[in-house]
Amino acid sequence: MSSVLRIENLTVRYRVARKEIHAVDNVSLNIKKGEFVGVVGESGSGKSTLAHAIVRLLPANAYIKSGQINLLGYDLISMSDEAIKKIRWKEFSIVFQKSMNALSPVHRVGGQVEEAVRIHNPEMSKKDIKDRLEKLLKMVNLPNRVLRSYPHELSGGMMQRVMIALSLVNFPKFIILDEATTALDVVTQGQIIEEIKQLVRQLSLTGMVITHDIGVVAELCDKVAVMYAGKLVEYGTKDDTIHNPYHPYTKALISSLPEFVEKRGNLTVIPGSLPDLSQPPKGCIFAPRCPIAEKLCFEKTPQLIDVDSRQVACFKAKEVIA
Ligand SMILES: Nc1ncnc2c1ncn2[C@@H]1O[C@H](COP(=O)(O)OP(=O)(O)OP(=O)(O)O)[C@@H](O)[C@H]1O
Repeated sequence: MSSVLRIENLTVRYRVARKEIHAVDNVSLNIKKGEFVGVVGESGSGKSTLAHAIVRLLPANAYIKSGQINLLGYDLISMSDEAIKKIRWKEFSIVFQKSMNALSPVHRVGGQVEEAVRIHNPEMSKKDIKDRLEKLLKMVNLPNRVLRSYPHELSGGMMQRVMIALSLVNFPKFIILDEATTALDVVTQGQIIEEIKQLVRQLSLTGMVITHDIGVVAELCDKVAVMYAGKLVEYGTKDDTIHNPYHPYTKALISSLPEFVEKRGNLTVIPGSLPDLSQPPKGCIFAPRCPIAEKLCFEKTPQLIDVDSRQVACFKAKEVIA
């Protein structure tokens, strides 16, 4: 399978006062055509920073220190802002948790989304834009009348569906869903995930799903990338990673989730907290919280290496397996 997204040794930092936050540190990740990859990890692990770096929407105090991002053959790091603007929403899209905040409350939804489509497709007629929007709205189970509504007249689920439809209006090949269903109730979330699954199939999408919710990964993704404190610590198929984790952090993360612990009695919390990312510790970043860390782990940084059919950054991965 050909590669759609190839990230190599990506390092992203934020400048805050006199400090530098090591938000994404030396991350390499390869997503092949047709794959949907879930990026998981506790709050502050760098998931959103990674997503924003890919689509080149990092805030002003962030900078890409090093690395490569190749998406669909585009070298995203060296491209100018102007060049990126031409392909964002056409070749790739992103849907945020509160994408709907992007819409003005005083104008009808239809006019605003039509305008967004027209910017990228000046050659398209009004009728063609309307037809395309209506087709996509149907795919996310929305009636055409939402186009005549004002944003406040729509529920959170309806607005998120509008934004998903809008993100797909130019038929991009790659999509990032950044906590796109997080703020919704469980029923609506389940419906939207089902709709996204259909869209992925019908539009042959490749993508990345940033989420706190392993349940979303279980429903939507083929592979899982586990991040901890800016590092990618494990990357493998969904079944391998969720049901048979090799990295002690993945193991701890899964054991802290009620939906994946059969007997509630085994539910555990991960002791300690994320390190200070302005001064990351030497050695393995997880070592201070790791139940099986030994001297080497506090001295040397483990690289992401192939172990069986997945990648793991841990000197003791084999012991976790045993
Ligand atoms: N604009 C910013 N300025 C400074 N530091 C930031 C900024 N955005 C994020 N960070 C820091 O970068 C690190 C990674 O944050 P990021 O939001 O990427 O993690 P995350 O895994 O997406 O977390 P969450 O799940 O809570 O969204 C954290 O230490 C965070 O505090």
